[in-house]
Amino acid sequence: MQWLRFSWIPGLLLGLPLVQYLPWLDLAFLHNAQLPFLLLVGALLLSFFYHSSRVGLAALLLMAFYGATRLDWLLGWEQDLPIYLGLIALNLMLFSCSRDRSIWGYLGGVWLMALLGQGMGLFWVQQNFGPLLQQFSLPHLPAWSLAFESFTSPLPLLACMAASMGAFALLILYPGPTAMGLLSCNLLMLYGVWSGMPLVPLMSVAGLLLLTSLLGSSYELAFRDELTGVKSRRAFRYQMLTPGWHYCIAMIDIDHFKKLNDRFGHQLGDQVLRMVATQIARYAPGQLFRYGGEEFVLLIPGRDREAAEKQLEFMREKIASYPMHLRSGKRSSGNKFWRSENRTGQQVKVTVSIGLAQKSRRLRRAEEILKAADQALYKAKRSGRNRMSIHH
Ligand SMILES: Nc1nc2c(ncn2[C@@H]2O[C@H](COP(=O)(O)OP(=O)(O)OP(=O)(O)O)[C@@H](O)[C@H]2O)c(=O)[nH]1
Repeated sequence: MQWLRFSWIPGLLLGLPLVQYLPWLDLAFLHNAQLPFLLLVGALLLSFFYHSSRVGLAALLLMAFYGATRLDWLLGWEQDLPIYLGLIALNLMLFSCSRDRSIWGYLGGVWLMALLGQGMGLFWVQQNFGPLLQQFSLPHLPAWSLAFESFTSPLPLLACMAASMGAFALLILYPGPTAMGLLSCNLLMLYGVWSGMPLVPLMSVAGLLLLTSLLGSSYELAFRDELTGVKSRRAFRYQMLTPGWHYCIAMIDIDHFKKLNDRFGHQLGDQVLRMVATQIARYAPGQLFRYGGEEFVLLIPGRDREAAEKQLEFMREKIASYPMHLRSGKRSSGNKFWRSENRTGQQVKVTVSIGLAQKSRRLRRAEEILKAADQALYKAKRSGRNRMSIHH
């Protein structure tokens, strides 16, 4: 369910129809014909800095199409708009399939050629046969296709729906702000085909969505730990400026992690870090941050230290009993090295030590409480590990 974290991006899309009912907000600016260019060029330029080929290609495609309509290169594009939007949606979905990289790489070149080929193909069809919708009109279709008469007009709608479903599946497989941004654009195309939304606001909103997905990427880069997906130390630093009135801080450290790394390799070490982060997020209270290395920190709101203690104990036991098994004794690359379900291989025992401190009259400042939690953690380590120690 990691993808839910990025639901604020399509939230923007859903929010727009509501915003238009606010009497003091005039959305007429979305109809300014220059706005899509500004937003899409902005998204394209930023995508270079972020090495986000997916956003770059999407911005380029939308800009090329919008530019072609402004220059009247596409005859009768108003009638053909649903077909173009269906095609754009399918391309956006295909962009989601690839990983982000520089647009100037080999794959970026292939995509650019494919887009150019599509554009030239469409131009050629238009010049030789007229607007696309005419190709679907009955006199041009063979007699047998009359049976499918009713299917010709919903074709763009079906293309957009298929593209949206594909983009959703890809978002679940590879969750991230870019995948969510592309899915939102697909949904926007679907809405455009379904409602007949004019092109200018449609392209403006698409540009906004692409820019928002890049903003989401920059938030992830700044405040998330890439390996475990939990909030980073920087996020913790900012959170500590306004920690709340009553809270506890728990420091959690994996025991003998160096030995684990040395014995089984860093790849297994990374998998252990991910497993521990997942278990803490699932069973422990409060907000979780990766403090650094094999150390995590929890900011637990409220006065009830005993309840926090119970939950932390439960989490510690869950980690200690987590079934991590090696598949074979040999080192190998990739995730095949171990599986938690395969109980035939050697078991890797992972335990954590915890230090807990609460805000009190003597411990008022966030740094003091953090230091106290760290001292408690040190005590837990010294007294044998795989246990919790509380600062009194
Ligand atoms: N695989 C992996 N290892 C890391 C990462 N960050 C830090 N480490 C390793 O974590 C280890 C930390 O070792 P120590 O600080 O000695 O702690 P420890 O072995 O857990 O010992 P105790 O805390 O006393 O139980 C070092 O070997 C680091 O290389 C990471 O992101 N991935």
